[in-house]
Amino acid sequence: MFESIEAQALKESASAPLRSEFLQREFERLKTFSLLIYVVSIFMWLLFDLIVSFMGGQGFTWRSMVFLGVFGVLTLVLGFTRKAAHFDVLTVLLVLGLTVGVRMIVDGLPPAVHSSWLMLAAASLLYSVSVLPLRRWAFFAVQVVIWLVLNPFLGTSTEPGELRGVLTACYSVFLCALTLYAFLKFREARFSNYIMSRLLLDQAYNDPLTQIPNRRAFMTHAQQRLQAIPREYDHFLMMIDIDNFKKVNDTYGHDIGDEVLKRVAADIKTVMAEFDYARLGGEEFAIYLPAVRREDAAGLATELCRLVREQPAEHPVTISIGITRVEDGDTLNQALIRADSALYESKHTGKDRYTFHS
Ligand SMILES: Nc1nc2c(ncn2[C@@H]2O[C@H](COP(=O)(O)OP(=O)(O)OP(=O)(O)O)[C@@H](O)[C@H]2O)c(=O)[nH]1
Repeated sequence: MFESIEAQALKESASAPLRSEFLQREFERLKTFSLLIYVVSIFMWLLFDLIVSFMGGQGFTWRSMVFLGVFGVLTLVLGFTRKAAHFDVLTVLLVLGLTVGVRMIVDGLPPAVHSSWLMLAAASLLYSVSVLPLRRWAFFAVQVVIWLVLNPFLGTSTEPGELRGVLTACYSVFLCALTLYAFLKFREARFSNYIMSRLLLDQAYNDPLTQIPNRRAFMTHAQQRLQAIPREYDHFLMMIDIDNFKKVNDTYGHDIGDEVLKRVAADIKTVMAEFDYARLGGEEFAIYLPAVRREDAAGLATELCRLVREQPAEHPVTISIGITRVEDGDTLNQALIRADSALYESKHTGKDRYTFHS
């Protein structure tokens, strides 16, 4: 049961924009790790070059310095890279540089060992790159570059028909398939986790009926705003309640009541777009207004009452609003209690109005 719900949720949510968002988040999360992979790969390349240069008697030439310079620049660029798409290009370039570098070093070794070292380099690079947060095209491009430049049959004494050649070919295919499969599988698993945690957060912090934030989201956000001290401007808290809502339910039924709730939530969203708003429960809503003047709060309340009242709807309603200034040292609950008592005042002086707590 759970598995089929999960599969359905994944199917419905796995859109292209969400995939790009996931890749961007993955890149941001794994950027330091990616830098580490870059540095370790370059270090391994340098170690190989130094061993072959000094123990192998080839000498450490200016070419090695050029390669090191290019790798250093690419690593530095990664440090400043913010977009996942740029990281893909950077990685393909680094792999191209590393493979060409390896090929040049290997060419200086005795021909009998060429293909073994090329295979070893290809395996190390493929494993390292398969753990990076790359897009599919970039990983495929890396595979192509590696098998083109480090091809163990190209420019070596290994023949495809010989025993060594057959073994090399089998291992190449195995390596290619294994890294490709691991890359795609892990990527898919991480994507599923991402979607599931997003859905979970969405349900925990959003009201399913009105699709606006719920009480939990409001308490979290408003608490953060309330704690921002010193305050440059005043903060206000509004509580909103639909007038005679029980009558709407009793007369037209709960479905119409739900439609009214959605409509009022949409009006709140329109007028209060730049503030933290939420459905607290039932037909009650709250809004936290940081850095506004008293007249701004009054203007917004007037505008919201008007919009709800004049909404061309089959079942028109009005709302009442209670407003309080958030004092220094207030807890959120204290401010909510004062806004609620101002709301009570609005209800008892005729409804369809706002009242400031005095
Ligand atoms: N349709 C619907 N009704 C709800 C929901 N949550 C709470 N209610 C109803 O909201 C109504 C709240 O009514 P009351 O609190 O008595 O207030 P009222 O009729 O709005 O009267 P005043 O507040 O004095 O204007 C009750 O009938 C609840 O059943 C919901 O999610 N959907």
